[in-house]
Amino acid sequence: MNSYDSSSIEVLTGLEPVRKHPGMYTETECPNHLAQEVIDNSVDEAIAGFASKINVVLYKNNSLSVEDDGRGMPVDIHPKEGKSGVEVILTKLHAGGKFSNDLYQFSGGLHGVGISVVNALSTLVEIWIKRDAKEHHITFSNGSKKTELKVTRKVSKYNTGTIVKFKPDARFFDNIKFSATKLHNNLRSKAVLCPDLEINFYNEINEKTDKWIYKEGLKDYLSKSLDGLDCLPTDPFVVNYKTNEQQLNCSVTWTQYNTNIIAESYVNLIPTISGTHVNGLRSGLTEALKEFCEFRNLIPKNIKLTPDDVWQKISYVLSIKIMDPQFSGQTKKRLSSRECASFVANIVKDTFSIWLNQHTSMAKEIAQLAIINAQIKLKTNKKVIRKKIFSGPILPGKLSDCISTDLNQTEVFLVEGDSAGGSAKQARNKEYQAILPLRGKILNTWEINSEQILANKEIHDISIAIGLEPNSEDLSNLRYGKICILADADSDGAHIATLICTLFMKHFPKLVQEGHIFVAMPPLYRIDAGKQVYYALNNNERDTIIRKVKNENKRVKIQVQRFKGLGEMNPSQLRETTMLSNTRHLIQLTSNNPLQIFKTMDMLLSKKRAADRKKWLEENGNLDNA
Ligand SMILES: Nc1ncnc2c1ncn2[C@@H]1O[C@H](COP(=O)(O)OP(=O)(O)OP(=O)(O)O)[C@@H](O)[C@H]1O
Repeated sequence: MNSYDSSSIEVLTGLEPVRKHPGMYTETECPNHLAQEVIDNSVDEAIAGFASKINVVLYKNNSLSVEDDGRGMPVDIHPKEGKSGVEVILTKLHAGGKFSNDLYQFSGGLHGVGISVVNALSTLVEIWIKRDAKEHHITFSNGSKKTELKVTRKVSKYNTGTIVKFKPDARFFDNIKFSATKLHNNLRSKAVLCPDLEINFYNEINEKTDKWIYKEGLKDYLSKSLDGLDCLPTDPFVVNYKTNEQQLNCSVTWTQYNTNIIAESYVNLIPTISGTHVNGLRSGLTEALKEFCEFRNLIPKNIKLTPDDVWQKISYVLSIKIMDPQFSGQTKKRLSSRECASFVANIVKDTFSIWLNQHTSMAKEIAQLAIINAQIKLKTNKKVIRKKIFSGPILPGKLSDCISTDLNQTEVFLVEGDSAGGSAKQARNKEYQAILPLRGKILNTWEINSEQILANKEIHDISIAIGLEPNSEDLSNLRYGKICILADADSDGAHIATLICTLFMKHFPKLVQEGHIFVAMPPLYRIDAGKQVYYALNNNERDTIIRKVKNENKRVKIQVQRFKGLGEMNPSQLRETTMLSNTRHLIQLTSNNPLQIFKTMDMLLSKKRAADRKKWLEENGNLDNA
């Protein structure tokens, strides 16, 4: 046995700890958080009043560069370390200029870790610094210095700034590609939150350029983002508060949907989705609204307004700037500074109270919205006690369950129609594939509260079969790893698939976020060419196959069969084309750009938007080439 003494205690130095446990310092799904670290440094220069422009380029080879016109990283020799400032910054953890508030008053950076993490997890980092009338250049590779700092050219004394270009190392990330959508949204939000800062983003992959300068800030942003949706108030309620020590900017409105379509919050421009600042906003709004209602006797006797009732349909953007924010962890997803809750709550309560009393008719509508939420909650609470639907595993009668319970394997197919359900039952692999046939079009649940959808039998069955209640955050009772929607390949089938997707997007969003929902793509055509059989998903694919076959052999006899529905395929065809994992087409439902998805779905499904739908169909009707 190895002896266990002091010599077995390892001390990790330099950037080793980051390379050993990257997950402690960054998000390892994709390198976007690294991009954020570099961008945040440039933004910190802008908040401090030294930079006015940031240029970001995403290159085809998956490197990223961030350029600012700030002061430039220090290049002189560090008095204690005996190396240039930039080298210390890049190679030492906890080296930074933001520990005191002298150089940067409000800054997103505070740990002195960010760019060292980028360096530790990149195969190459190149830095250009313009400072003191010279441009300097230094490079690093896998966390170590590769080339010395040297002066490359002379520049004007006023031309200052930093360019950081890095290529993340694939070994540390599940997916090495940057998400351009996330990057885009992140950059846009920085521009929103820092009025007058110009941000340019060039994506070399799709050759698209974006440029943002917001003069008006948050209010503008929220109403533009919600453009086309019914909001209350139409012009968002806005708070702008500023002292030398802290700033609060926030913009709030309510929509008729029971999800927070826009829920963005920032601390010193860092996206910090939860924590004491958000809690403060929640309680400030609730207290003001409650007071308003009590004063006017608006609340029915048996009802008590809770923050949840006020929060349910809200959309907001909240930005605070404070000195010394305390975050939990380097990814800064949660703010833990305690004094922030009361700071935000007090300011929001006071301003919202004044607003409510100045806009009484809109204020009463907002109050009504919250009261209805409270009433629905009361009703469903009663119903749950009576029915206790999830007390036992009484699965729906028409579900043909599978044997395995291993979520890595199991799949349930929600199949349109009993006859297709019958074929699917014969075609499936009983071990891990379950079938739940659905009758016809399920209810359009877009504008229905999650608490009420279980009254519909088909939806109740789906909910029981998958083992989850609507809006569950906790997926531990999920019964299948993949939930596959299987409808005919025609437009009617597409309608049914859309309705089922709506159900999951709206009422089981966690399942979509975690990638459990799939749409199966059954073929529309079978093409027999001599003894060969091909399947085509649509007209285009059919034509390509026919062309190819004819090119190879002119005399071959070609027969094309159009499937009218899934029920028309025999079980072996259905198995081969739609259910067998190595030959089928499954499309995963994702929620990368939730606001855009939400708006499109609203246009497609909202009762009030028939006119928008007609216009869309006129413009895009030929997308359905089946
Ligand atoms: N673009 C830049 N312009 C000027 N100085 C910079 C720039 N980028 C980084 N720095 C300097 O390098 C220091 C270290 O940056 P680093 O990203 O490692 O940590 P941080 O921003 O201080 O804190 P955090 O770890 O929370 O991001 C900063 O504090 C700042 O002094």
